[in-house]
Amino acid sequence: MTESDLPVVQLTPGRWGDPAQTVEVPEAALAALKHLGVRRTGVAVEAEQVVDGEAPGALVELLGVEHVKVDSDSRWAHTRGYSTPDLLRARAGDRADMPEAVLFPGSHEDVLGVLRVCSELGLAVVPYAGGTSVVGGLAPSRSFVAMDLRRLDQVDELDEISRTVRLGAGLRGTAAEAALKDEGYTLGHFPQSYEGASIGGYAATRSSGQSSAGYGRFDQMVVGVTVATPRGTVELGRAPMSAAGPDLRQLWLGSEGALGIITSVVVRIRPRPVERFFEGWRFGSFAQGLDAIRRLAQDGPLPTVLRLSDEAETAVNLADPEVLGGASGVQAIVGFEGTATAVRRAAVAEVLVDAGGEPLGEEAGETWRKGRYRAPYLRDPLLDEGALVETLETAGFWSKLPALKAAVTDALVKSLGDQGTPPLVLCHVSHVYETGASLYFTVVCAQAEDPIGQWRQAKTAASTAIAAAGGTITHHHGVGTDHRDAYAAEIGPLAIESLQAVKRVLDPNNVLSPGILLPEN
Ligand SMILES: Cc1cc2nc3c(=O)[nH]c(=O)nc-3n(C[C@H](O)[C@H](O)[C@H](O)COP(=O)(O)OP(=O)(O)OC[C@H]3O[C@@H](n4cnc5c(N)ncnc54)[C@H](O)[C@@H]3O)c2cc1C
Repeated sequence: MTESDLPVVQLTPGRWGDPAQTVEVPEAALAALKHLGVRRTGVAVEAEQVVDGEAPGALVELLGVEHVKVDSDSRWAHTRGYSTPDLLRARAGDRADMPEAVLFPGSHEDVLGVLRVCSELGLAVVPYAGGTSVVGGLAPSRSFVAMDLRRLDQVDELDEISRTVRLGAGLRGTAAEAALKDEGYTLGHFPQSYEGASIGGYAATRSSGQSSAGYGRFDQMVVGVTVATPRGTVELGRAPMSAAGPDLRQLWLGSEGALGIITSVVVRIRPRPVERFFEGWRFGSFAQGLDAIRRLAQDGPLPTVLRLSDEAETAVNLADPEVLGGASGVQAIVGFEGTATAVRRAAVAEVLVDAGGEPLGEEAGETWRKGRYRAPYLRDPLLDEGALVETLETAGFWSKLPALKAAVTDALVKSLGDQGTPPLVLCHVSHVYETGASLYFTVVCAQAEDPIGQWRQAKTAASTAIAAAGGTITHHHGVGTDHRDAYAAEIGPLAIESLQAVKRVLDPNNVLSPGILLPEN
């Protein structure tokens, strides 16, 4: 089974993934959690009842009554995203951040019409693609309507000579892969949220998938964008590269709804791989492994998937330490897709052996491949058990990476330790570049009485450490509301003012996702 065979999953509020695919916490993990002081804290609360919302008549007239939902179930299903605080709020029955209505436009012209009406009425509007935001990207600063883009699901303008295709913003990643498979192509974008996320969300957040070493980040795949704004349409990308001024496509990639609604993108595609091969490698330490993957990133050759777990993550991931041949150390996963993978594989192996790596064989690689979308399913049962589980990520230059990792880990350990809930902090690298890489942290500890406040404190400490150690506040999750202030501090007041000025031109009545990405001015 490959990604193009995975079904489109209907996410439900407050729990990740396909409701039919539950996961139980392994006994060994439950025992380990007890050492962290994790205890069941109570039962989920039923959400308070709410009355139906209201939608302005002009929107109903524009889209038709069947495409404007005001019932509480539809509104609840479009409330916030899937960060751990989002899940905890949903479990606590917190109905704040619900949209007043959910709109389902069916075309670019519909989106333009909605934005025109919303702008006239001063009504805030937030685009909703797959709804998998983990940074508060769907909870603006004031009452709003959600614009669910699922009807914008076209796959057209396939150009087999240039290897590009136009994809609608509301097309789920899974549906895009299934459609491309029929034509013999793949996008190659597989984030861990692949079962839920959509094309527009990938573009609007600069998403990065697990095969980024081979296929690149999503923003590197986009060659054209079509954007609807309250002032009209912007269409960019008449050539793959251009020297005609700054590349304005980049203004909307990562803009998270604040500067317009991306209604479709033209993306680069590649032929479906005829071969796929995944294998594990062992290194004596994270430092040694980091050196090895840096050599691949800088001097090549690059595999399609390249990830390196630190000591803590390796120990947690490997239920059977014999996978490492009984030795200590860390595990790396290396994957190859395409044609003639054996040649690349041999060349990569040569570099890894030279850097001190030991091959662990295909089983380790296949175990990772088969479980790659299962890990997020563990978060809900862990929360049920009274554990606090959350992730955060950053990126930095190679020379700064070890200090960045240490600073973030120390900040999390100190903050959560001071709160009486010492954590386990796991880390891996899964996106590499010639000049640096991302660091992805998973944090597990006991839930305190106020787990949302507990995490906020720890996250603030981690964000402060990231800034001080020269990292970026996010490599691929985006800014949303959670990272808005850190982002403003990272790029500085003049850069923020410039973006706010652009927003004023495109969105004079400030209806596009207010408070998301940019501070309000
Ligand atoms: C379990 C889990 C695993 C994850 N793993 C990864 C991962 O591996 N890699 C990764 O990059 N991310 C990951 N994420 C984060 C998230 O999936 C990504 O940010 C994803 O790109 C969001 O896509 P979406 O379609 O769900 O967008 P949404 O959550 O619907 O929207 C995200 C933001 O973009 C805005 N937006 C949506 N569509 C548009 C549009 N058409 N035009 C303008 N703005 C728009 C929204 O208003 C919101 O602010 C993960 C999330 C979860 C819950």
